[in-house]
Amino acid sequence: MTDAARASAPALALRDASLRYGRRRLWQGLSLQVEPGEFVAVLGANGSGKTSLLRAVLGLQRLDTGTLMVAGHPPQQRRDDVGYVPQQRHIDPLVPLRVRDVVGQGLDGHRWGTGWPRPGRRRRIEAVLAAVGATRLADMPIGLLSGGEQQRVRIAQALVADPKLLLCDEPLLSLDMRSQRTVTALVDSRRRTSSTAVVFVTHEINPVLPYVDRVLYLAGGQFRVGSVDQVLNSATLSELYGMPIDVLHTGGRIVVVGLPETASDAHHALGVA
Ligand SMILES: Nc1ncnc2c1ncn2[C@@H]1O[C@H](COP(=O)(O)OP(=O)(O)OP(=O)(O)O)[C@@H](O)[C@H]1O
Repeated sequence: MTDAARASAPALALRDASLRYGRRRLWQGLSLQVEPGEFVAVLGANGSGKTSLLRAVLGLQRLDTGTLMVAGHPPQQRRDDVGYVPQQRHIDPLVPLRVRDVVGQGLDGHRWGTGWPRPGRRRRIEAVLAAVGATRLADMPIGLLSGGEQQRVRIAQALVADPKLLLCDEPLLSLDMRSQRTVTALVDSRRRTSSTAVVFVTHEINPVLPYVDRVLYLAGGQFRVGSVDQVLNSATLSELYGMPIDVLHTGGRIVVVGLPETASDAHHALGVA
């Protein structure tokens, strides 16, 4: 691919991709192109392979078949092109890292600090902390922050290297509604101002409903991609799970009734080994 072609390449391109662990197939035939600035929500039962998809995009998990390119490159080559907000983990209050140090790790996680002279590094960290509204937290120990504040810091860490693609793995878990709104608005604002593409794994579509361009739904080794209305409807989900699922629209929210708890329930429903 030429440099010009790479410059106009999609933020993420998966073609005919499949992933399996041993005999267990998570998904197959997955083709998905995510354009700069696009917001794609990834939904599906526990164990359907959402986090594994993010791991593949990060270059940490090899595909079984198919191809995967990030901004025109194989994922292992240009890790700065991808920002990653991992699933929430409890941070011990005694962890001796300040917020600004945690954010700085987003600049040197892959290169151990090379290429970032001190003043430029400091400026970048200050700018991204301001962008996520966390300037006043900069010198606090990370472990003393609330869950919502820690999540802002994780987003700042993911954005500090100015990635072309932002991967978020259930960043709203255990946040109250106000923090959920803050986090989703932050992510949305970034993709609007910087054309950062967003792949956002979530169990709950409603908090991201105002922002989502397309949905990728994984279930029972299969998938559907399309607009919210094309994917989150009774006919599509019933077909995907092989059992009756009701999708109700009420008060501007979407309620899905009858979902199996886990991907293996969905496998049984579909008769998949
Ligand atoms: N390295 C691995 N080796 C074998 N099996 C794995 C590995 N990583 C994940 N799995 C299994 O693959 C399945 C999919 O895991 P994954 O974490 O991608 O699902 P998920 O959709 O993100 O689930 P959740 O919604 O619970 O976070 C799970 O059953 C998990 O146990």
